[in-house]
Amino acid sequence: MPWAPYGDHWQNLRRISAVEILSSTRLDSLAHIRHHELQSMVLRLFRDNPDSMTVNLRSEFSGFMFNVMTRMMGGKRYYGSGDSEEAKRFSDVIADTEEVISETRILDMLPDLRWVFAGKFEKKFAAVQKRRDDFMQEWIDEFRAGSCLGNQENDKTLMQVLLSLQDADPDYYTDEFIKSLSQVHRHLERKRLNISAVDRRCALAGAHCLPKVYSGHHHVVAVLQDVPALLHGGINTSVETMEWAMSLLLNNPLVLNKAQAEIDSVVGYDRLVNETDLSKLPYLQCIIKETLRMHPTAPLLLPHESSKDCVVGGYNIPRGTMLFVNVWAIQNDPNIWESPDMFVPDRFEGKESLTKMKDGLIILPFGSGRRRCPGENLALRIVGLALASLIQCFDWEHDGEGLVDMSESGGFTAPKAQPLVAKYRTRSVVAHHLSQI
Ligand code: HEM
Repeated sequence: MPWAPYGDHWQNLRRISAVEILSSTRLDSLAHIRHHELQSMVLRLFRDNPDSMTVNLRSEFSGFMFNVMTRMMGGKRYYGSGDSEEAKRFSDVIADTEEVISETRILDMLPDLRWVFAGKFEKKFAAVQKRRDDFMQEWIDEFRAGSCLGNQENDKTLMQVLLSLQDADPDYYTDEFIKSLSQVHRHLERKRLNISAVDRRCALAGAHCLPKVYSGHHHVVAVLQDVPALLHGGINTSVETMEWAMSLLLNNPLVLNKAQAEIDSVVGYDRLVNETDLSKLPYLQCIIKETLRMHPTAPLLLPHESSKDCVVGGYNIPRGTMLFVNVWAIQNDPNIWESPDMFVPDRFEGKESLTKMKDGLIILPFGSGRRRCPGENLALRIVGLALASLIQCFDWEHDGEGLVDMSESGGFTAPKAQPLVAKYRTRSVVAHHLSQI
């Protein structure tokens, strides 16, 4: 089969990631990885903690999330398994890629600067891309040599699934195709935004929504558009959400106590919470929704492009215009939300999923439509499991005077400016169970 055009290629990658790695069936079959990683984090905190300790939760969440993703994708566990050279190379490549992504987005926001910096930036981008490429090729070669973990049929990592597809159709599922699933792509096609959906959101939100849809004309030359693929899409967004949620809980101990009481009554003290418990923890779900409302980790989503001329809230938008949807402003709009700057998980009580919100409330931290985040299901499982486990096993408080500093740092995503450092103490009611694991 000839190489597909880029648009089809990306659609196909998206379909494969949706079906093969992010579908509910696949996520269920890989639940043991998430459970194992979570248990490792909890036990590490427990064993390090004879009485009361402080912990940098950002680095705990990052290590946990990296291991979950690299194990699900490639059967690799880098964090907590000694400081291997491979782990260091991996984390350097990821960090450099993050930097390049941020720079691309700054250039997207300030298009005139592209003409000044495009050449220099392109070189840097190509160098990082090459390092990522080499790294992924090593993964593929290792799998071919059969030296990676996880060979059960029902326990297949994404890499194994892709290599099986390659066996069946080697001309289409080339190594390049496989590597691109976990790569950052450079391409000249903007995401096609379903304008009628934006129109509908604007209509729902009323005229005040308009300044929340920004536009900037699309310059084809020198536009470096990246798409965060699985590793990038998944790790930082989830880590930032966990960190915001724990910070909000430390600043709101009554909410934290209520969540702990819910977990105690559903799970008890003789086992650790697991993913199947999450649907029975509605208050925890409200906490996650309220966190994503106040701190969506992609506050402007990803850049989209109008596929035809259209009118959004009375503004003429020509075909090919880059559009940003300011989700943060929509989700924190005082015309829609009562006291939007207050952390009130109870406002979501009785409201089901994020997609089924009614009453004129608009919340879309995972985007909307065809290009909605394909990792939402995984993210909600991971964030829910991590928060529930930490709340079940430990008592938490802020390490320092007053409230946790909630300032955001700059950039395209909106992480906390300062990593969250918290004090914790193992709960006596679960200590016995933890000591038996
Ligand atoms: C709390 C965690 C997460 C949040 C808040 C989040 C949010 C988002 C948002 C807002 C978008 C852009 C949607 C748009 O522009 O319409 C997106 C895209 C994406 N996300 Fe997530 N995400 C999260 C976790 C994950 C996870 C765990 C994965 C995968 C393992 C993932 C994979 C992706 C991918 C591949 C895209 C690009 C989709 C496309 O371009 O078609 N995300 N995410």
